[in-house]
Order: sequence, then C-alpha cells, then structure tokens
Amino acid sequence: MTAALDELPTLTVRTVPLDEAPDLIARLPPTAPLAWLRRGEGLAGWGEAARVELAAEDRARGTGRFADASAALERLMAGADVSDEIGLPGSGPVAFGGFTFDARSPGSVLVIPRVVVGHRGGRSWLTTVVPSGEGQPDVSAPAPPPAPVGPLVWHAGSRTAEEWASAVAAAVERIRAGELDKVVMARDVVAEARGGIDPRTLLARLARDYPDCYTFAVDGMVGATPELLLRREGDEVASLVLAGTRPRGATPKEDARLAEELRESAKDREEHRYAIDSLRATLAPLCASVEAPERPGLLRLANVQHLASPARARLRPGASTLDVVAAMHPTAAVGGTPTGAAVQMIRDLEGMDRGRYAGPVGWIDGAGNGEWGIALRCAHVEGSGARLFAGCGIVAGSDPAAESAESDSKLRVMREALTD
Ligand SMILES: C=C(O[C@@H]1C=C(C(=O)O)C=C[C@H]1O)C(=O)O
Repeated sequence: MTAALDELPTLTVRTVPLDEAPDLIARLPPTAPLAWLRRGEGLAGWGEAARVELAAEDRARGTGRFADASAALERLMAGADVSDEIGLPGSGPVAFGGFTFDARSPGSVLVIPRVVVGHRGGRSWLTTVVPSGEGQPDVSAPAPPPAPVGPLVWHAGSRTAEEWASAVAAAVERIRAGELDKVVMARDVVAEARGGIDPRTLLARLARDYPDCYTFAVDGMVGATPELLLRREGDEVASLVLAGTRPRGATPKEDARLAEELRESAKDREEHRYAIDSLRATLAPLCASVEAPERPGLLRLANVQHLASPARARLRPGASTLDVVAAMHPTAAVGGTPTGAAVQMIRDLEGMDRGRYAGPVGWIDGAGNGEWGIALRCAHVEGSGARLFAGCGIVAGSDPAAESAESDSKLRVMREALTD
C-alpha cells in the first residue's frame, strides 16, 4: 500500500436523490472516468477522494493485495461521516477497484471518487465525498461531449499472432504430457491514436453493442466483460461462470449450428466443468450453500457465444466481499486447472505481464455490497495508446489455429469500440 493506513483521509459522504434518471456516461468527464454500467443502470464516478495503490507480492498466487485492500477500505469506511438518503447497494461511499491477474504484478488499485452518480431500479442519486479540510466538488459543470478516436495504427503486442499460436501449441503438448488439465493463454495487441483516446467514447460504444455485459472503466482499464465474478447484496452472492466459446454465425442457421456444436462439444463441456468445479471448491468454505445448474446454458453476445452457468450462494457470517473475490481469483476461466500450475505456465509461455487484464474489476460500498467482474474484453487505455487483451482456455484437444481465431473474435470487442 503506498498510502499507510494512518495516512488515509477522513471522508464526509453525502448521498441525495436525483429527480431525473441520469445519462451516466454523459455525466462523466474525459479524464480518468470511473464506471460500472449495464442496461442504463450502474455507477459513474470521477475525481479521487482517496486512492490506495496495493503492493505486488512475492508469491505468484497471494491474497495480500486483497487483504490490504480490505484493511484500507475498513479504515476509510469506519472513519467516514456518512449521510445516505437512498440506502441501496452503491449509494453512500463507494470504492472502484482493479486487481492484477498475477499477485506478483504491480498495479492493483482502489479509488474512492469525489463524485458518484448512480441509477438502479428506477431510483437515481448523487454522492459527494469530501476529504477532511477540502471543499465540496463542483457537480454542476457540464462535461464536454465524448470525442471520436480518430485514425489508429495497430501494432503487434508482446508476441506476434504466429508466436502466440506456437505458445498455445507448447501449452497443448504440456497438457497432453499430463502437467495440468487446462490453461488460459492470452495475447495482446496495441493501438496508437493520433491524439488522446477519450474513454467515454469507448464506454458509449461498448454499452450500446454489449448490453448484456458489464461496461467498466477503472483507472485506465476500459472494457465490457460478460463474466460476473461476484455480485454481493446482503448475504446473497451470485456469479456467472463462462467457459466454452464459439463465434456468432453469419446467418441464423449457421448461428444455431454453432450453438449446437458448442452445447455438444466434449472439449468445451470439459473446459466448462473445470470452471464450475473450481467455483464450488472455492466458495464452499465461505458460503453456506452453492447452487449451480446441472447443464450450462448459452450466453449470446454480438461477437461470440459462451457456455454459461449462473450460480448462487449464501455468504457465511464474517466472510467479507474481498475475501470471496480473493478466494475465487483466478478462476479456471482465466487461469486454468490446477490453478498453481496454470499460473506458472502462463508466466512461462505468455511472454507478457497481464497487468489488470483477467483480474477482478468492480466496486464495493460501505456495507460490503458490490459487483466484481473479471476484466475481459478490455484494454488498458493511456493517453493516445490502448493495449487490448484476449485469452482462450486451452485443453488437451485444443487446436492453435482455432484458438487464434477465437482470440480474434474476443479482441473484436475493443477493436470495434476504438473504431470511429
Ligand atoms: C479469457 C477470456 O475469456 C474467457 C475464456 C473463455 C473460453 O476460453 O471459452 C470464455 C469466456 C471467458 O471466461 C477473454 O475474453 O480474454
């Protein structure tokens, strides 16, 4: 943690109702917007009343960054003077957060914005957060309209497409040799614009094109993830497990054929089963009951279709939201099975630091309610550059060419969001 616990500010938090439902993206400023949006509902925030940067750890799979985040949040929330006229999940003080995929990578962060606008279940609110000794933020200033991205130049990322396919082939060999069951291999590509990239332009396109996904912006990570790691309201916990993918078909007939192929594919069902088994195993010590359907359903997005299983559980008393996030991460959907061997293989073969890609991203309020997704279908946007990421679950039956095509389908989300 860069800010020592005793250096964290004391916060005065006020939540008041808004008469009209806000256009959440339109309220955001162009610089460092914070957002968590789905179907017009969610939270939009800006400014930094408090920022906690969490240190990297020595171990490949540590929970220290989550425990440090919990300790800082507890300290901030306990010391806050809160008046909340709404009392819904997401009203009152809220922290947005993004955690690195690998415990050893630096970059995990929590931000408590100075202003949050929220909308949920027909109710809208405005929250202001003022650190001690500072003035009220100006919430009346209108934001300038989102700017187009302009022409882009694309570069290979840490590996070329060919190099990545070779790394996938190497992973398949090691799986066939019995080293592990599944590993998720990811790649990156880089886009460079002429001027700065306005994250709100990307948010607006993502929210329009991927209404079933969670559109997010947290400290430069911008994307639309279909994968809900955890939603917590009171003691109820929900999660959406995804694993197993096909593209969408060009015609309804082809689309239905691809869906049928996905449902019947032994390879994809195996990948999915690893993800469900890992969810059950990690939730069991923290939750009193874990319910997941016997057979996965289908989640159809504009670019791909996934095998999907909604799971529900009841949190045991004393378990905190970030405890559960820490226990779940990395799921088999983004790491592999067994987890430790998969994380090590990712470090051996991927040739890049994932940063906050494939790590937990989301928000948490003062009562511990919150929504955390896995940062997929996203890019790290900084100035005029964007680094896009996509990964694929690799099992013994995987074909590197098919996985390359799948990663292209997943990269499409951010390629299109960046294209005017
Ligand atoms: C890793 C990604 O997606 C994950 C991998 C999937 C798969 O291999 O079938 C499906 C959904 C996600 O859990 C990504 O989008 O980058």
